[in-house]
Amino acid sequence: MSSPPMVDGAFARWLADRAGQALLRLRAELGFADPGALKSAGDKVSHELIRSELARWRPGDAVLSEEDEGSRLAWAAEVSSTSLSRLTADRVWIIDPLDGTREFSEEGRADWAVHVALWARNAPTSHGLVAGAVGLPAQHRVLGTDAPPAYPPMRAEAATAGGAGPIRLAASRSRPPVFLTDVAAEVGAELVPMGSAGAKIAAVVTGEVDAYVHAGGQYEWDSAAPVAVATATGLHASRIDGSALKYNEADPRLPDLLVCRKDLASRLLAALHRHCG
Ligand SMILES: Nc1ncnc2c1ncn2[C@@H]1O[C@H](COP(=O)(O)O)[C@@H](OP(=O)(O)O)[C@H]1O
Ligand SMILES: [Mg+2]
Repeated sequence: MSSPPMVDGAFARWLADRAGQALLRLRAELGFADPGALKSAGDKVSHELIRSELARWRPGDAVLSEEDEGSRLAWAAEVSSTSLSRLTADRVWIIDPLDGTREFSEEGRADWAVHVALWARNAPTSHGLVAGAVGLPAQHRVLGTDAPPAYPPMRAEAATAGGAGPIRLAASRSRPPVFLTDVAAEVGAELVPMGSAGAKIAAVVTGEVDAYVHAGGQYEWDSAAPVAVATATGLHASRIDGSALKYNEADPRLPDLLVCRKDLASRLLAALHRHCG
């Protein structure tokens, strides 16, 4: 096998693509009769593939993966300092081997993703992410910071009808924030239920929707790679109170976020402030 790309962004794309191909093969092999077994196998196959490629090709870097044992612990408080390697490392890969696990196990759905992001201590950005790729295997595409997609065009109906039409607001199909219908009503938005944080942020990146709002719980790996791509594209990404998203924190919980076109950010943040502030 030839070596993967040396440059981190292209390497992240390569890795997300390989894991995505393995997940597509697994779906074809196992079928959908036992969704629980398919979910567990998907998490495991992708995690092990990514872990072993990182160990082989980036052995000096630390890794934070959703599927690592103890990944959800607030490390500084709950475990001994021997487990803190990522907190002193200069480079940390933040991985969600299979985001939208539920949708992965449902036949016909394409809203699931593989997330590969790289956080660096000396990054010039507030979120610290210097490379990332979001594999969307069932959509036959990988979005990456190595070749960030162009800023999303205004939707066709806005250009032809002379008006913007309702804002299309993506939200979790299984756990949408409780306040979201109020926020949507205030800004005249239409809710678009979808699985996977990666698939929803990818939909903002490509202009299929205008924004994604989440609250109520999530972890760094759910958003790191897609946020790296969204910000490389020039989109707005922040917590729902407008503050910066931070990665490789001692506590990996990152419960809420807003990703949207820049022109919508202040309007959406104001509405979010009124309904959940
Ligand atoms: N309230 C919550 N608490 C913890 N994680 C949540 C959450 N709501 C959503 N998530 C996680 O965010 C990802 C996207 O969720 P959704 O598809 O509902 O939008 C999923 O990741 P995984 O599929 O990797 O577990 C899901 O587990
Ligand atoms: Mg996830």
